[in-house]
Amino acid sequence: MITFPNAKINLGLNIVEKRPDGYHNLETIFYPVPVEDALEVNILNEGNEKFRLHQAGLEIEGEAENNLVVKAYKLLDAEFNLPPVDIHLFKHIPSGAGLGGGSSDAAYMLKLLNEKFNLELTNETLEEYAARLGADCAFFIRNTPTYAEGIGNIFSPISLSLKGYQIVLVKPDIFVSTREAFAQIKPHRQPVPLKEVIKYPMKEWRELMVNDFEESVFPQFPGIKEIKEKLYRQGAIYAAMTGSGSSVFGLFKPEDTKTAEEDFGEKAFVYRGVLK
Ligand SMILES: C[C@](O)(CO)[C@H](O)COP(=O)(O)OP(=O)(O)OC[C@H]1O[C@@H](n2ccc(N)nc2=O)[C@H](O)[C@@H]1O
Ligand SMILES: Nc1ncnc2c1ncn2[C@@H]1O[C@H](COP(=O)(O)OP(=O)(O)OP(=O)(O)O)[C@@H](O)[C@H]1O
Repeated sequence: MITFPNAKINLGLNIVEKRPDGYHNLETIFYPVPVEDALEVNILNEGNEKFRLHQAGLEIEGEAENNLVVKAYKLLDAEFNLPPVDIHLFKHIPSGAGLGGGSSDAAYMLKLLNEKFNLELTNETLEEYAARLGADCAFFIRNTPTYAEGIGNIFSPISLSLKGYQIVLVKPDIFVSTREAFAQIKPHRQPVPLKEVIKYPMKEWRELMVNDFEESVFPQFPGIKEIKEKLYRQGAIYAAMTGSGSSVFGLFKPEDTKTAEEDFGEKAFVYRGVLK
């Protein structure tokens, strides 16, 4: 069975307070983006291992045991004693990019195992498992535009469709540590809450919709800020960093034909697509 875990962007990201457990409460809107990994799982009929992981495409740091798809398998295996599996993961979504690629792989692994082995878990239960694997993992279970609070795991649906808008996504060759980015933030509430901002026309978002990480990440990595400025010069209606970086996205009108012109350098990962 094969599935295609997609990436996300954050439309606005406000870090509102630090919690006693060291994590931060935030407010954000997750929107799915059609940049995809491929994840295939078959029953493993040879050897004694419970799983084998074969990776291709972009490299992922760390041991196979720490791969989030393996953690997702182990979580369900502990409960349901699953058959041994042969896992193939093709990485296309850059890691450490604010695109949630690892979280998406984990959530799609849970969904795939649920279907393949007829576990009959509801979306609510799958979201509970996903939340144990990463802060924003649970979003990818339903994978629809979502307003998120808490540590990024308390959801309410929003009626927002950007269907047909073009997206240019640029990930420079810069690594931003999520943990360090959070450590540099002074939590506060924005004057206009994100839930209100989203109701304004997209051209107003430039003034009102904020990713709080930009304030600390841009001075440290001016190259990331330059990408945002380039996207605006190119005609983006709205551009911002996603997550804690280092990717930046620009949203362009469906009819705009000039989005392919700017050069973001040889080492950058650039994706141009259309939102669903
Ligand atoms: C910034 C976002 O990308 C927004 O979508 C996510 O909240 C980050 O989610 P993530 O990469 O899955 O983060 P995790 O791997 O769970 O956490 C990495 C580190 O970020 C910090 N962290 C994360 C999420 C959160 N709400 N508060 C935090 O303070 C913690 O120090 C944690 O150890
Ligand atoms: N399947 C996986 N794909 C990518 N990274 C993985 C995976 N499994 C474990 N990881 C680890 O998780 C880390 C973060 O990966 P991920 O792609 O979720 O980061 P991100 O783009 O910063 O996402 P976020 O928006 O959640 O901050 C990587 O540095 C990697 O070591």
